[in-house]
Amino acid sequence: MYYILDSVLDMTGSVLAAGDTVDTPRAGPVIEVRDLRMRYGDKEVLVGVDFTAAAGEVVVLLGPNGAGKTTTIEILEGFRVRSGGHVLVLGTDPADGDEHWRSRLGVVLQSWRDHGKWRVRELLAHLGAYYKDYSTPGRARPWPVDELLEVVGLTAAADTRIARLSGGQRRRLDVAIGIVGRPELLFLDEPTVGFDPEARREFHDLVHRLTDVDSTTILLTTHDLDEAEKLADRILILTRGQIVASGSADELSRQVAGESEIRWTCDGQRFVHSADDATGFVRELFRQHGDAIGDLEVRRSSLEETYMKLVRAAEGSA
Ligand SMILES: Nc1ncnc2c1ncn2[C@@H]1O[C@H](COP(=O)(O)OP(=O)(O)OP(=O)(O)O)[C@@H](O)[C@H]1O
Repeated sequence: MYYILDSVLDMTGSVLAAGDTVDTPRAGPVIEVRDLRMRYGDKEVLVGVDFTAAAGEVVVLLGPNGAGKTTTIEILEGFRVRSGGHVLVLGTDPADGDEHWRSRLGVVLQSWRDHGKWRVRELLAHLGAYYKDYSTPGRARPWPVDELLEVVGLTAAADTRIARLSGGQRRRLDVAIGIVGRPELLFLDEPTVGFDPEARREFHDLVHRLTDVDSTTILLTTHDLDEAEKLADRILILTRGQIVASGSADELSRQVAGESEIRWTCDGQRFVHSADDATGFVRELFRQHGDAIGDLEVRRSSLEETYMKLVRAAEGSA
């Protein structure tokens, strides 16, 4: 997902120019989507998407290229007008979202290329100032710059010009810009593309901190299944314009009629077997061989195997 950065600045400026300052505590879901439909010309991209996200939940949207993940996120952000269906984000229809509503959302864009001559601290302080009017007793806005720099791991780069940041630092800056207003709901569209493993791990820690410290609700898309498994409270699989599965990685693997792989040794020999009922199989194994069993391992389908099965089944090619 790419945005023209001028429009981001416009959005930031216009969004935060004025407004009332009371955040409504949320009793219901933070995101509520029912029968969401989207058509580009005569091409139907979303044909009835349904899901909700609760406060503080990390929901990961998975799906093949072109499944409609970015389209869904852009509709929820209020950047795209849907063709049909019911959508509420923080209790408001994004099509009617005002500046105060926008001030409660965070969007991480790909990627902040403007303002190359500005220094990191300077840009964050500048953008953060727009959120001041939206501070509430429960949520002081913006995030104090030094704390924010610390949270995203950019303290050492605080006085570096943006044009001189490495790819990983730039992405952290993107995240910092997305959360400077301490959003209640954060949208992350493929946030770790181009990250090295260390930057990716740091980013995952950051996501956990945001949910722990700030109870931020997060909707994230990724093609990285390890990332989905590490971060998600709930995974949604979108394919052919519909959510075809929803649950934790474990719950999804249970939904797929899959076999577990059991490995063991017995009297110095190695064995491997696949079974639907791993527990029953292992019970029987011990009943027959008792103490002679060693090095027992039971492996459930990986998220990748589960994902592939669910997508293929939905696409009718399983
Ligand atoms: N502005 C547009 N006009 C016409 N078609 C579009 C437009 N934006 C997206 N599409 C089409 O809608 C479908 C869904 O695109 P979208 O970007 O939402 O998918 P995605 O799941 O985010 O894909 P990816 O994983 O590749 O980022 C694709 O077939 C895409 O070509």
